[in-house]
Amino acid sequence: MVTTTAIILFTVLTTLALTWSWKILNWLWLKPKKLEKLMREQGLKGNSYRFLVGDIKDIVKSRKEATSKPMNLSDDIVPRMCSYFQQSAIKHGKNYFVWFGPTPRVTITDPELIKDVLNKNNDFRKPNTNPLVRLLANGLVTLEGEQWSKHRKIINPAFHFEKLKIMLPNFFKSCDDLISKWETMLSSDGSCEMDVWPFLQNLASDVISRTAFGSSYEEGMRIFQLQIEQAELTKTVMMNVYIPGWSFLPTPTHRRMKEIDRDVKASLTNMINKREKALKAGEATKDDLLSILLESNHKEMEEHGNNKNVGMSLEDVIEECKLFYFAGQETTSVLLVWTMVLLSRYPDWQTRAREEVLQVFGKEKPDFDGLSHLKIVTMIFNEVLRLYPPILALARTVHKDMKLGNLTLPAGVQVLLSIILVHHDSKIWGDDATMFNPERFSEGVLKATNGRYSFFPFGGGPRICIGQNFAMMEAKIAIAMILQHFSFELSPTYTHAPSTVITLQPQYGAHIILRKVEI
Ligand code: HEM
Repeated sequence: MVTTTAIILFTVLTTLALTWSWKILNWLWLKPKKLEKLMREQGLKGNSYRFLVGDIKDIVKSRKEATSKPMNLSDDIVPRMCSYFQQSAIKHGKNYFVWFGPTPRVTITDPELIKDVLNKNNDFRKPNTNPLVRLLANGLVTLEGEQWSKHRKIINPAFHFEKLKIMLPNFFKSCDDLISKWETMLSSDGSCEMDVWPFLQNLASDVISRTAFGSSYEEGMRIFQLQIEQAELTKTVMMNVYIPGWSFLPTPTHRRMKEIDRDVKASLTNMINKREKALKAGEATKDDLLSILLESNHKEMEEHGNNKNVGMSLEDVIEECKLFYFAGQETTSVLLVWTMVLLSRYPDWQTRAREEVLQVFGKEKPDFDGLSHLKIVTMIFNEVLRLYPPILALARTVHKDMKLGNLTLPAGVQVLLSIILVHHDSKIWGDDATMFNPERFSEGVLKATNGRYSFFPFGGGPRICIGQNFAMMEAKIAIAMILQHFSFELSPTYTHAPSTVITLQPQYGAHIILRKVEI
């Protein structure tokens, strides 16, 4: 009897060990080699697969070298931000792949193919991210299939124009606070030198806190600070090959990331509980994002018995709140900071923008209708988003063999849609592709791109950024109010060093001299 049990146990354990060994061998060697062969048959070129790490070590080294020192004051930032990809294109030609560990990524820079990938969101899906990366941003941005459609449908109304209009007073309040803070910092000659970057980060945090969650920056501060630390840790994790199960190892980084996540969730739960109480007492708005999410949660609770799966669970609501705290802050602040840097360097454009703002609003607060008359400001923002896209690239996984242009991509490869490479491509934008020239957008995006899909700072297709109009409205109000009150130029201490944490940020801040303008 004992012998039979031992034999069964031995057989089960051996089968398990063999199955796992096979899976690991397949994942780390057989599959990458098979994909490599299939890609080479397509005429795609790249380095030979190197066990486990692929090209990651070289990518990290090249990125470290490029960002170890500041660059000259130019907008030709591709050599700094994408040095490895630029070298790969020189070495292998236009159609190349790069190994992110055992997964090959094919870089796509043809606008028509990019459009195709983004429109076929069910075929080209978001890559399975490391669970540690999801601690920073999960929810809508990572969901797929029906879950994604359901969440997108529930959240969409929070960003409709009528809702944005209702949010306007909150945008003003946040921008007004910023202007007042800067005014108190002016010296007797009406000028002040400062790093505007942390102020713009705080502004974007304050705006999303007030508009989406009904609280102010001060209240949401703990969440933002934790999320900023989480973003730094996430960057380290993203630069390593992801090994399934690795996240369970109790390394100091992993432990801290999980601790931050628990803290953020506790703060959000507290905020949700407060809102629930206020809603019950009839004291809270029903128009902001948090209320829309909670209403959906109430529906889910009511319908749960009927198994309708109509709304979001409380877990879902918490994940979405976490995402919006991150997405609402990290991106718009980046757009604003590069706009201030570029307008400092190009005073003629600063003057033109100010003249337009004064012509549309005078000394008054910007109003909703006037925002759509800011033509010069819109041209400037488009040019800033072209040269300094807050998100440099988008990745998608190929789930089944897919045709893409002349290529047949085998299941298991990923495609990398490089926003920055397309935005800086001189074949698309002309010889002045790396120069700041908002004039190119004077007749709109369609004319500037000749109808091609070569300008996509907000992504595209069904998964286009849900906060696009929110971000543009916030940026327009902020820059209009800044221009009404101050003129600005770069400080001699400004150091030009674009770098990525998750988004494209100024590594050493943005030191600027502000001067009060009398209008
Ligand atoms: C200048 C500002 C912004 C830029 C450049 C930007 C850029 C992007 C891009 C490129 C994507 C597509 C990602 C992909 O396809 O993989 C995206 C998605 C998203 N963005 Fe933004 N974003 C900005 C502001 C915002 C704001 C203010 C919010 C929220 C308040 C927001 C929330 C989101 C969400 C939730 C998604 C995921 C949408 C989905 O998958 O259905 N973004 N954003």
